[in-house]
Amino acid sequence: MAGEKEHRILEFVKQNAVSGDPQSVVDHIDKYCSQKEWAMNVGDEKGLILDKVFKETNPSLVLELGTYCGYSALRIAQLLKPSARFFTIEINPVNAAVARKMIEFAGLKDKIEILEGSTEHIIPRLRTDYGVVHVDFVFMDHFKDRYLVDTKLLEDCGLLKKGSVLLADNVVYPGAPDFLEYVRTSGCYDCTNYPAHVEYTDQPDALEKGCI
Ligand SMILES: O=c1[nH]cnc2c(O)cc(-c3ccc(F)cc3)c(-c3ccc(F)cc3)c12
Ligand SMILES: [Mg+2]
Repeated sequence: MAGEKEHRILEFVKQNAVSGDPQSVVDHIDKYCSQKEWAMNVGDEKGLILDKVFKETNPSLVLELGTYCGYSALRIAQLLKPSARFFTIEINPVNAAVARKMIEFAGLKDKIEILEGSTEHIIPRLRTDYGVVHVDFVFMDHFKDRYLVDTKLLEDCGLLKKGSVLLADNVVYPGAPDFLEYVRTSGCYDCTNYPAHVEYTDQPDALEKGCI
């Protein structure tokens, strides 16, 4: 049944992590998913790269595509400046429900707005429904075949501006070749590749940063 593993991750966190301590929640998700059941959190190795790139950007408006259980949302929310706004989009209602409970347990529910639905439906409504003018930092970690189309959707909606940063997970494995080709050759992005591994494995992977 979809969502069983995600509920087991949440239960392990609730039984073992410190309520109100986001790092404890992040650490316990990593512990469970590296020792008990693999799951597609960005993980500790790539998470440190996410933290580094995020801190260099210091964004006011943050968008995540693909919440899953809330792991990367917690890493990001810990680094948000007080005035920043953070939206994360999740298409799977079971994942969104687990993420809400995970984030509430960590004590960060006031920092993170989970938008349940498709990026295709929500991105064009960010300005009208949520008052978003520009996005400073986008973490892409959803369906790999949506990376390019959602990048172009963000561009077409006028949500990206000079200084906006895209950071994409899994550009090596499972891979997002059309997205990589576009950001590296369009002339609009200054790209950096961060080699790493698929979370909790020794399978090569990477993050790609594209700065406008
Ligand atoms: O889908 C993903 N979204 C966001 N991040 C992901 C990630 O970090 C890793 C993987 C992943 C899964 C299995 C594997 F052997 C290697 C990598 C996936 C993924 C890919 C295809 C799938 F069919 C289901 C999961 C995702
Ligand atoms: Mg990923």
